[in-house]
Amino acid sequence: MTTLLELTDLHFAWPKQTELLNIANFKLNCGQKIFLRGPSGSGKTTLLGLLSGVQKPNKGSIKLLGHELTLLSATARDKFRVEHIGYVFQQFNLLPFLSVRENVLLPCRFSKTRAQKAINRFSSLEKAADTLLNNLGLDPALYKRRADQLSIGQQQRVAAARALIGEPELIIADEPTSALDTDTREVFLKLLFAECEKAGSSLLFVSHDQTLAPLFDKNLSLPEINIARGLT
Ligand SMILES: Nc1ncnc2c1ncn2[C@@H]1O[C@H](COP(=O)(O)OP(=O)(O)OP(=O)(O)O)[C@@H](O)[C@H]1O
Repeated sequence: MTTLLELTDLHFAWPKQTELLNIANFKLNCGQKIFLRGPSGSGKTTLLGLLSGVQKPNKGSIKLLGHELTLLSATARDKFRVEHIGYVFQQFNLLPFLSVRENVLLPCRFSKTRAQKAINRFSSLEKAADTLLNNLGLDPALYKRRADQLSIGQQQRVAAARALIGEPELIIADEPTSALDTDTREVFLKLLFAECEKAGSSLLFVSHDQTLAPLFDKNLSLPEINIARGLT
C-alpha cells in the first residue's frame, strides 16, 4: 500500500499553553478511509490544521504525497493545500452570497490542476459541480440558490461536493455530520464514500460519534495515539 500521509514525532502547543499533541506516528494510505475520534477539546481540529498545513508543529515531520510540509513557507503550504486537499469544515464555511454551484466551483478558481481534472472527468466545470451535487443527493432545483438559503443537511452536501471537485488526493472532514440524525448521517457517509472511491481520494473523517466508526477501513482514538494528553 502506498503511503499518502505520515506524521512522525509530532509536537504541538498553542502559544502560552501546555503541549496539546505529541504523536509518535500516524499514517494514512492511498484510498484508505480512516475514522479519528476523540472527545471535545482533545485536539482533533488542531491536528487537522497541522496536517493540512494551516499551522506548523513545534517539532516533527508531516509528509503528504512525499512532500515535507514543515519545510514549506506558509504561502507554499496554502498552495499545496488547495491542490491536494479537500476540506469539509465543521461549520461548512460556504460563502453565503454565492450560489450553490459557485461554492462548489471555488477550489477550481484557486487550483488550475483541480479545474483541469474536473473538466477531464466531466467535460465542463458546470457539469462537474452538478454531477457531484446530484450524486451527493442535492435536488437540482437548488443549484442556483444562494448558499445561505439552504438547510444544514443541504449545506453539508454542498461542502462535500466542494471538497471533492477536481479529485484532491485527500479529503478531510471535521465532524460534518454532527447536526444530522443517525440515519441521515449513515446515508450521507455512504454517498461520500462512493464519491471518494470514484475520485480515488483518501478520507480522514473526524468525529466524537463512535457509532459511525464501523463503516470505515480503520478507526483510531486521538487520546490513544496522543502521548501529551493520552490515556494513563
Ligand atoms: N486558535 C487557538 N488558539 C489557542 N488555543 C486553541 C486554538 N484552537 C484550539 N485551541 C485549544 O486547543 C484545544 C483543542 O481544541 P480543538 O478544537 O483542536 O479540539 P477538538 O477535539 O476539535 O474539539 P471539538 O470536538 O469540540 O471541536 C482546546 O483546549 C482549545 O481551547
